[in-house]
Amino acid sequence: MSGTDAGTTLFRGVLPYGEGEPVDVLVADGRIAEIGRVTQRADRVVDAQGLVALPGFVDLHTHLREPGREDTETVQTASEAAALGGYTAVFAMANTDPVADNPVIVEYVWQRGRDVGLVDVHPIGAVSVGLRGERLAELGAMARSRAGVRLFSDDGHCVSDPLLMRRALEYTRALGGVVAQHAEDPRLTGGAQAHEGPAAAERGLAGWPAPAEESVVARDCLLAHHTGGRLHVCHVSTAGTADVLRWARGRGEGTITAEVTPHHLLLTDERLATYDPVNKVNPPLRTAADTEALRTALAEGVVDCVATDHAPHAPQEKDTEWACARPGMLGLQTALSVVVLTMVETGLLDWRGVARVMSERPAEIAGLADQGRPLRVGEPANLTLVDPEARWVVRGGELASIADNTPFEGMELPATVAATMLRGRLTSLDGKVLS
Ligand SMILES: NC(=O)N[C@@H](CC(=O)O)C(=O)O
Ligand SMILES: [Zn+2]
Ligand SMILES: [Zn+2]
Repeated sequence: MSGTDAGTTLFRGVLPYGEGEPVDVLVADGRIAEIGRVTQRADRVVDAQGLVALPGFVDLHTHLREPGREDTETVQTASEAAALGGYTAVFAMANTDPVADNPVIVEYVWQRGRDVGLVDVHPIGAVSVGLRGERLAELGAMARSRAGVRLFSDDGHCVSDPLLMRRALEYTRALGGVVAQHAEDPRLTGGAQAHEGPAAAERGLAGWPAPAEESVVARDCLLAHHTGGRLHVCHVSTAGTADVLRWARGRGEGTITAEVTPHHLLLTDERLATYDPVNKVNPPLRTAADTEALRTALAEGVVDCVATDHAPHAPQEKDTEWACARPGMLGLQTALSVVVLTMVETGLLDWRGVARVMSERPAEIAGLADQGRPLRVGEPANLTLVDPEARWVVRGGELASIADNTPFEGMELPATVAATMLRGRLTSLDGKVLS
C-alpha cells in the first residue's frame, strides 16, 4: 500500500528520541510532513502523550521458518510479531527447507513479505549450497534477483572452511554484499549442549567453549582485512569476542560489524539450573561476566547493534530432554523491553542510543536507504512509538508467533511498543496488528 492510500496521521504529544518538549508529528504521503505544533487536520489522530518516538527497528537476524516449518512460524505470523515488536524491516535467515540458496527461494520469501505488507522482509541468501559449507551458492543470482539480496549467511552453521570464507568475502565484496557469520568452530563444539563451565559440568552437559566462537571471529576479521570484504558477526556471546572485535577495529577500516541478541544481554548459564530446554540456544547462554562485557561493548559501539535471532521451535522440539531439544528462542516481541531493561535502566544507553542499536546501525549495515533515518521532516515515516512507563508480563501463548518458546515467560518487563508505522501506514497500535 502506498503512503497516499494510508491517508494522513497525526501523533499528538510525542517525544522524539525521548528528548525535549512534546511535539506533534504529522505524517502524509508516507513521510514525516511536519514536526511541532500542528494545527492541520488529519485522517487519523493518535493521542501519543508521553510516548517516545524512534525510527522503526531493523532486525538483521530473524528466522521466519517459511518455507518448510510453517507449523512453527510463517512470514505472516512473524510479520505480525515484528510489527508488534516495533520493527519495520527484518532480515530472514536462509536456513529454511528448502534452503534459501538460490533466486527462486529468496524471491518467494521476498514476495510473501510484500503480500503480507506489515514489515519489509529482506531475505538473506545462503553462503554455501545447502548450508553444507562446501561450495558457494548462487550469490550473484540472488543479489540480482527481485529480492536484491545483500546479506549472505549460513547461519545455523558456521562457514568453517577458511578458504570458502575467503572466497565468500571476496565475491560478496564485488556484489556490495556482507557475509554474516555464525562463528562456531565445529571441531570444538561437537555434541555441545551448553556453555563450557561449572554449570554445564554439574549437569553433565557437553560444553561449548568460548574460544570456539572467538577463534573464528579472529580468523574472519583477519580475512576481512585481507580481502576488503564486509564481515558481520552474528550473535556475539562472549567477553573474549568483544575483545577480538575491539582489537580488529583498532586495526583500521570499518569492514567489520557485529550484533548481540537481547537474550545474551540478559540471561546466563545459571538458567541451566531449571533444566528447561527453552533456555537452550546457539551460541549458548554464557556467564554474568559475559553479559556485562556485551552490554559495555554495545554501549561503546564495539558491537554495533541488537539483532533478535528470533528462532521459533515447535513444542515437541522443546518439551523434551535437554540433549534432544532444538536450540533457539523467540525474540521479536521482547527485544525492545530487554534492551530497555539491560541498557536503558542501567544508564548504558539513552533513547538516542536505542535508536542507534535497534534501527540506525542495522539499516546502515544492510544498506537500507529508507530505514533507520533521522526523525526529520521529509524522511520516510518508518516509526516506532514506545511507552517508556508501561510494564507487561510476557506470556508465550499471547505472542503472535505460532511457536511459544520464549525464555522470558512470566517475567515482568519494562516498556511497550505503542505503535509501529511502515511508510506512513500504522502496522500496530496499542498491541494490536493493523493489516
Ligand atoms: N540460534 C539458534 O539457537 N538457532 C537458530 C540457528 C542459529 O541462529 O544459529 C535456529 O535456526 O533455530
Ligand atoms: Zn547462528
Ligand atoms: Zn540465527
